[in-house]
Amino acid sequence: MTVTRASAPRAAQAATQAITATGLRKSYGDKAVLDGIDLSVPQGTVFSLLGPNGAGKTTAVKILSTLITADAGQLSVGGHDLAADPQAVRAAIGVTGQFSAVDGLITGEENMLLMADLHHLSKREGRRVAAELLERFDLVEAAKKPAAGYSGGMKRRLDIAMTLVGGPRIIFLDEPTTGLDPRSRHTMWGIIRELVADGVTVFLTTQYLEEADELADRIAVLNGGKIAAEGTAEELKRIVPGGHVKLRFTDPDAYRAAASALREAARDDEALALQIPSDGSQRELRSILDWLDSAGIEADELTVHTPDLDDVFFALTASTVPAQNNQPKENAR
Ligand SMILES: Nc1ncnc2c1ncn2[C@@H]1O[C@H](COP(=O)(O)OP(=O)(O)OP(=O)(O)O)[C@@H](O)[C@H]1O
Repeated sequence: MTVTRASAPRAAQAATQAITATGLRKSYGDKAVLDGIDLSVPQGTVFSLLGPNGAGKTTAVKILSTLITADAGQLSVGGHDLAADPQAVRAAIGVTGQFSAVDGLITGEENMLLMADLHHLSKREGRRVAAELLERFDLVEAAKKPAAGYSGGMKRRLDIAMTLVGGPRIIFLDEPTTGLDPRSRHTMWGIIRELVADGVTVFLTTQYLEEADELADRIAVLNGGKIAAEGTAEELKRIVPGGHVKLRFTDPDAYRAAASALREAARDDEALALQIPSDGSQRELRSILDWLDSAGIEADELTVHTPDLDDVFFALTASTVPAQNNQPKENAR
């Protein structure tokens, strides 16, 4: 199921692609981890690859960042063909993997200077870039302490700062906030937004739907080796049915009157609640409220359920996700 962006502005459609993959395949033994996937990521945008554990997200990142080779596919990163010129791709990208590149035995500053050396920066330039990034990532105070003592959030910030030493225009972030507390996660989101504001392209894998919803311009859901759906968060939410308005009553007479008049509503006689299929739009809400007013019926509570990315994710990856997570979200308005 692919959602196309019918209403995308012409300029966005014509945007230069930072990453493209056509027919990307990778198998381990007889398991097709990536079974012919197509991706394209416009420059200066955030693309999020979502998928359950083992879906192949890290495999995709490893291939696109030249760490492992694909079995088949036309791949281009930063305008360079991956098979023909992996060196040029490596020079254009930064990668922060699930397992930190930070050396805990040396200080944060020393980690940064090591990266500067790897990028062949002069001592002076290396110190300048390290100082600037340590400042930007709020690590100045900790800079002279061994990184082993850093919190998870600090280590992750240092990791990204190290990735940025070479000034990459495309960065791959493989589950950058896994295991971080909510505050550190929000800090990381701010960092990613700043990168994108500077024109950097971010290829992000995550298991947090909220993260993709917050950050990504486009999202692809990887499942069973294929892209199960692709689009903006809003487009993806539209592909799952289930939007509805719920009316709750405390007065049984009001409930019965509403239930007999609203024939399309699903009844919950025990809870005195009615569920009316709705896209949650202002127009539909107004018509429900107008109808209640004109019938002289007062509901005690009105809630709107709009499908969220969780619903999309669970609908698309249903067989691989525990059922207890598959709870609809209700947004009171
Ligand atoms: N080197 C390897 N040899 C054999 N199988 C592998 C290898 N690397 C990955 N796999 C398998 O490929 C599949 C995809 O793994 P991958 O790490 O890409 O998934 P993922 O979506 O990143 O998962 P997670 O969210 O758990 O990190 C898994 O079934 C994994 O066991």
